[in-house]
Amino acid sequence: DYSHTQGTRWNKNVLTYRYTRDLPRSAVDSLIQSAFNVWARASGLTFVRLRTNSADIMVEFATNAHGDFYPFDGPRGTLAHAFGPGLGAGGDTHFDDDERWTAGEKTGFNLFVVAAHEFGHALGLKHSRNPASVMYPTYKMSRPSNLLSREDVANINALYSKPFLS
Ligand SMILES: CC(C)C[C@H](CC(=O)NO)C(=O)N[C@H]1Cc2cn(c3ccccc23)CCCCCCNC1=O
Ligand SMILES: [Ca+2]
Ligand SMILES: [Zn+2]
Ligand SMILES: [Zn+2]
Repeated sequence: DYSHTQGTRWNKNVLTYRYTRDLPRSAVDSLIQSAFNVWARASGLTFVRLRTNSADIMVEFATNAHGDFYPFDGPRGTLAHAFGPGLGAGGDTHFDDDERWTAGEKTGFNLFVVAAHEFGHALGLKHSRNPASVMYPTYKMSRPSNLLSREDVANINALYSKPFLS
């Protein structure tokens, strides 16, 4: 949660995202897309994936020191981080590639669940002390169906419910 370096919300309703390193795994694509869809449904925002040029939300898998002031820490520990809304690094979301990312629920960490947490930050949400919230600071596997708590929906609505009169 590095939103102290950015503003509080995006001033537009269509945000773009792209991977800085195209991963062969089509599963990664659909898990990332599903995580964006969770927030799109709750916020009214639209997410468009770019394959060239820079996007609002650059999605990157990296290990250890990777060009920002928040180096990753190898397997386990910190799983990912994201910057709050804004220009440049704003919105950028990094996943620790030393983790075992999975689409399932058994071994490793579920990329969909982690991405949903990180994209919450990318949209301007902070951590929640409520263990039922997707913004709770520690990982727990949860069903895609009830990923967002009522608090999460209320918080994202408070930021984006009315289309921005740009
Ligand atoms: C919410 C999540 C998707 C993103 C957060 C980071 C975050 O808030 N990003 O926006 C995260 O990685 N939390 C750690 C917090 C954490 C738990 N432990 C740690 C041991 C060392 C360092 C950190 C941790 C105890 C051992 C378990 C380690 C594996 C799971 N790690 C976590 O749950
Ligand atoms: Ca780690
Ligand atoms: Zn977080
Ligand atoms: Zn980073």
